[in-house]
Amino acid sequence: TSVIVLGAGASGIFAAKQLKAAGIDVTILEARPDAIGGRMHKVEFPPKSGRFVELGANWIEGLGSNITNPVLPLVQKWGVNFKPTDFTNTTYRSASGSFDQSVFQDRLAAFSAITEMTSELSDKRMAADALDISLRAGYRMAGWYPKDEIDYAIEWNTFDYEQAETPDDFIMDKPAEFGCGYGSNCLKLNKTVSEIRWAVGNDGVSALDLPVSRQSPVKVTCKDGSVYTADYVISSFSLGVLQNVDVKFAPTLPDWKIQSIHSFHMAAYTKIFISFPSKFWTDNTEFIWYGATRRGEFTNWQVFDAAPYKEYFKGEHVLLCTVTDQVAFRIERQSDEQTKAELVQVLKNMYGPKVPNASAILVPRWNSDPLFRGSFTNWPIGMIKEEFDNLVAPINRLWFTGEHTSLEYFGYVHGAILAGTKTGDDVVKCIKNGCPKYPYHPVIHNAHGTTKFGKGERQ
Ligand SMILES: Cc1cc2nc3c(=O)[nH]c(=O)nc-3n(C[C@H](O)[C@H](O)[C@H](O)COP(=O)(O)OP(=O)(O)OC[C@H]3O[C@@H](n4cnc5c(N)ncnc54)[C@H](O)[C@@H]3O)c2cc1C
Repeated sequence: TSVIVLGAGASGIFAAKQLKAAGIDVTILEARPDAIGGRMHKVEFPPKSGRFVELGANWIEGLGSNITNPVLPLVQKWGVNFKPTDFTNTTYRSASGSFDQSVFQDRLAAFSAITEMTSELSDKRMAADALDISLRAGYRMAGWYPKDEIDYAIEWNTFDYEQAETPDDFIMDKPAEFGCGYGSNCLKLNKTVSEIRWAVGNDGVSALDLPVSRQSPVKVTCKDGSVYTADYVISSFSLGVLQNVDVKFAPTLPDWKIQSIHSFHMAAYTKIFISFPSKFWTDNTEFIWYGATRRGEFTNWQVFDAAPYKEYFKGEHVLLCTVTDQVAFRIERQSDEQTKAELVQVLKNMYGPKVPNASAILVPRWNSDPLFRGSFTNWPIGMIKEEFDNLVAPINRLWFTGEHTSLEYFGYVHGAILAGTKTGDDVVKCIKNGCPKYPYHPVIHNAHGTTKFGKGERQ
């Protein structure tokens, strides 16, 4: 029995690892010509400096909690150098330059108390199995009414900076968080999949209703014309890729699957790296928070020649500015020169007119890249478990994995690793002992019976 795994990101690699360990013939098809790792991707910056920055994932989350993040043993095994981030080591600067840091610290403490209250409220609501509400509603119920740039900077840096969406669009009752040489010949790089024929009967007709045993193998076609067949296929493509038309599924996926794919959010999170010929900023904190006049426009700056990256970036003057959501989309659409000019202007607002011109800028475009179409998944407000079941459920010989298929840790590398491991294990069971049952729901019924309004019935 053979299995094709589509994509060599964290989830695809871990699914393949389980299959290979069980003695199953597995092939991974990956579009990139020279790299595995998907949304974990390093690039040299500044150019020709011998230093590397991570365009995608760079944090191992929740190391202080009592659950082990599966990334940690890997990092330890391979001796990867990593440093803790101190998110409180920050300076606040307003659009007109410096700011009284004690006022900033007081406001930050007030917001910490609000998030504490919101979290208690969320615990109570989850215990009562209450229908979720937006985090914005939760903040207001806890007494948070942001009134000026400093409040918005605190809110953005505490929330949007992690989740890439605003509290208005985000659920208050988020599922669990962590406390807060793959060998070779079965990995095929430079293989951009264009079509997946996943249900074909022996006579060539659609076999949606046939038992798996009476179907032909799955057929995967790549852009270079090569064709691969196997008994099973596991898609590890991102939710963003599934939401677009870069890959064709033949026959078309069933309506319940399509609906679930389009019902979840693919967030936009963009890390802009910018380097300067000299250091002009006077703050020595790890972060600088900017009191932007337009919410989220250049609110968070991470300083690479401050601790803990100081040694690695010695002699370089690099800042990392993160943007999310609509600002990230806007930045992707415009030229890097325009973005550079906008960032330099904000730095001049903070540090005066002597800010030099930037020597280099690096703007990743995760949202328009056809291999990703976004950064990571979030659950929209009002989402229900049945829709998630439909997102994950395999159909005949076609299986789905990826960070978006992790119920507890979607959006993260550890979510991708745990999801890939589970999918790999389940396909092994399917081949060796009979397929595990995955629930799915052809129609998700309205539980409250209130949405079918006729004319004049709204009152
Ligand atoms: C900017 C950014 C910051 C992040 N920060 C963090 C963080 O700090 N910590 C954390 O835990 N997580 C973070 N994440 C999320 C994390 O990177 C992802 O959740 C995780 O890497 C997803 O892994 P995956 O295997 O599900 O998908 P992917 O990594 O997307 O893997 C899918 C693979 O499929 C390939 N592919 C796509 N289309 C095709 C095709 N047509 N043919 C062949 N191959 C194809 C892709 O090239 C890719 O290799 C971040 C993500 C981004 C973008």
